[in-house]
Amino acid sequence: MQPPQRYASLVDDPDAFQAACERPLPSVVRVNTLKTTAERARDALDAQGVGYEATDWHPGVLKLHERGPGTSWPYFHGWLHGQEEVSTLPALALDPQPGEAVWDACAAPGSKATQLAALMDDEGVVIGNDNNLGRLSALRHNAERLGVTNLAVTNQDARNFSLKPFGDRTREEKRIEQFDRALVDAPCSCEGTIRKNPDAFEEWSLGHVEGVAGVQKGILRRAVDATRPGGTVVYATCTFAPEENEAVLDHVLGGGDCELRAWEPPAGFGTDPGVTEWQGDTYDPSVELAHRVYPHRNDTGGFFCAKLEVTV
Ligand SMILES: C[S@@+](CC[C@H](N)C(=O)[O-])C[C@H]1O[C@@H](n2cnc3c(N)ncnc32)[C@H](O)[C@@H]1O
Repeated sequence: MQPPQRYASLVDDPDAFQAACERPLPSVVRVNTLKTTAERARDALDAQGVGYEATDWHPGVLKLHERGPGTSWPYFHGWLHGQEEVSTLPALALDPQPGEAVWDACAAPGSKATQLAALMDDEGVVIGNDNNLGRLSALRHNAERLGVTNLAVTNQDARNFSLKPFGDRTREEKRIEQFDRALVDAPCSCEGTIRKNPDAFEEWSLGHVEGVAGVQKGILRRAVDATRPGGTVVYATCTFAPEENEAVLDHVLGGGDCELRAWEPPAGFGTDPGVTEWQGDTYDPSVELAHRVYPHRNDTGGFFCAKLEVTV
């Protein structure tokens, strides 16, 4: 069975789920706190006559009345970044601190990497990696416009990511042997992007879901291995398929060196728990701590987000 019907048994209201999947996605911007405050950004939009409303769960995430912020000066000067509402969740879950070493395993075009840098007050280092060189130029461009200076860019397959470029033994203070935190915003079948990409379901195949799940498992495994004990790893996708979400967590939990941790999005943003059974497979019960976001719940795209702690 194809999406969205494939997921009817997982959602509370299949009709509302399907109807939301068919509606266009609102245009949303994140305020870049490296350059301004939410209040000043809102004043600038008011002065420009750009209509918006603040989301009721985050003062720095604004829904625009018209499509696209790209021609307004607050956008041009890096006060705002066009970023889907749900896509702001993983960085909040990761909660990076100024001064830390943070790996963004699949970083291009940089919405979350630049949000991580802002949460770190541009202190410490964000290593933004992607295996797609073309997409890395968009990451660099976004980082420059948004005033991010603590970003190092790498172009590796995250499954075999090497810390060698950061292992200079002559500069002890600069050496990174393990990360404090890692974000895996994984490549996926993108089912949750249906509201902005109407072809998402037409291009769907179970073979693709299963193929990309293998890549996701490899990247998440590397993120756990590359993060220090006590460090945090966040796993996110923009898809509904349990094969790419809970099954990937279940696979990595099998290594015995990480555990799911509870994390709640800000009040006002509704989610559903991870599922522990799907089409005859059962998953580790702790995957219920993950968050599923269905489009009808908050009028957003679809999403999945889970927080892990590395224990060994
Ligand atoms: C969901 S997108 C990332 C979006 C990005 N985090 C952001 O917020 O702008 C997934 C990314 O994974 C990259 N990717 C796919 N396979 C990869 C691999 N094996 N290693 C590293 N990156 C990979 C893709 O090129 C793509 O840019």
